[in-house]
Amino acid sequence: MATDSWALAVDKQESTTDSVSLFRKCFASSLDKAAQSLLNKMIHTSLVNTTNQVEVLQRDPNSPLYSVKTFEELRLPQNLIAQSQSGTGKTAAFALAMLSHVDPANKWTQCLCIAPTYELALQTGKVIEQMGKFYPEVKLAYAIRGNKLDRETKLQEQIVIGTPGTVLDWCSKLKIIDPKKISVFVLDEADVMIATQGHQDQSIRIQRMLPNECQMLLFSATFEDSVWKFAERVVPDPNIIKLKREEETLDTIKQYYVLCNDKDEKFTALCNIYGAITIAQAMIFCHTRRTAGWLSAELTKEGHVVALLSGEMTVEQRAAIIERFREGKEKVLVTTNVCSRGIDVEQVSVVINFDLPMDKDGNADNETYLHRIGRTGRFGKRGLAVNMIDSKQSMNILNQIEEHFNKKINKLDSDDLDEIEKISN
Ligand SMILES: Nc1ncnc2c1ncn2[C@@H]1O[C@H](COP(=O)(O)OP(=O)(O)OP(=O)(O)O)[C@@H](O)[C@H]1O
Repeated sequence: MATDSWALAVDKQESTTDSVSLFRKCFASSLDKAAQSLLNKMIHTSLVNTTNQVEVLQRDPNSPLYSVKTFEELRLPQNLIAQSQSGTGKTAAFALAMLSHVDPANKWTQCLCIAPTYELALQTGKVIEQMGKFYPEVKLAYAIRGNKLDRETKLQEQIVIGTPGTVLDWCSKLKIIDPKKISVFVLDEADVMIATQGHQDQSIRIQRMLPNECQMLLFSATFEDSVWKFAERVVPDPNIIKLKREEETLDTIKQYYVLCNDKDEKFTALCNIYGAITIAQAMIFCHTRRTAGWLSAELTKEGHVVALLSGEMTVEQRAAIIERFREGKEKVLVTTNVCSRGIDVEQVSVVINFDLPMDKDGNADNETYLHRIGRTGRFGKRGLAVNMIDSKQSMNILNQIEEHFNKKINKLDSDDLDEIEKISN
């Protein structure tokens, strides 16, 4: 629509249907400017205030977003790349977007959502089911390993959540989903879905099968710069919600480090922390399966009820372990990076980086760090993150992380039980 006709349409609409403008018009004649301004402020106090400043950027400076007056004019069915801190409710945002989009009368898949792991796909599916329970005509299917369907079965579920490999199979090899009928495509943990070292191949192959007008929604708490640029290239004309670097970390998560000499000292420090504070549930991240195995055995010897989760387990085993942890059957989860993203367990009050996250070149993996510590401090809760430093290299990584997020991480004396107790208050 040309700008003129769009503006005209807005004016026309304002004069007829917009209740706020109607309200203003009724009073304008009898109020002076100061009173009108006060009135405007009062009208706007009902909007939710956010403490986080988000930059809403747009590709097209003529976009109606600059001066829209109604939700319709926002043209919400537009592509979106959105960043928001861990635990702030991205899942609910895209679950609602899908639920409000589908036409339940149409018995075919209309919304497709892909997540990087089996566990996350399950968790997200549960959220969609929960939010959709008052909309029972809308059905959901899980495109995950183990969910076997016959070739050419035509799926009737309007929403499909899955992992990229199975979704790709269902769309191409098995032809269970007709990709040409998809009108909303969601990528959860979008950065890892489109990064070269992530699931890029499969995600792009799925995207290529979708119709051009299909809406794309990308969500994550982190987007490395290069991935962000790539996202802007593959998503046509996106609306962008981007956090400033210093806003990426949540202030509700307190971050510390402890200095140790070796693995055994790290273990002692960990036990001291456990002895000094009440920990509802904790997640402990290790670099290798071997360390994770060793640590869980040592913690068990100390009397802790520990779950161990690492990459060599079958996906079903992993999902079962997370479910038990979510139910509180085990209080400590020792894991590798397989569990760093998205897993939402409200009771996790402490995250320990027994080993700091690093990339294959030995540099800080800032994105993984943020996702790991984000397993605590969910939706406004307080959380504690403790980093174990036992070498020059791990100190270096910590410094890189501090620099990257422009956030100081304070030292904690793990022998000083009083001090540890204080930080948990
Ligand atoms: N409006 C809301 N009111 C209360 N709780 C909410 C609301 N929205 C989401 N939550 C809860 O907040 C928690 C975190 O939400 P969610 O898992 O969607 O976060 P996220 O932004 O996807 O995090 P991550 O980046 O770690 O994946 C969930 O337990 C969810 O139920």
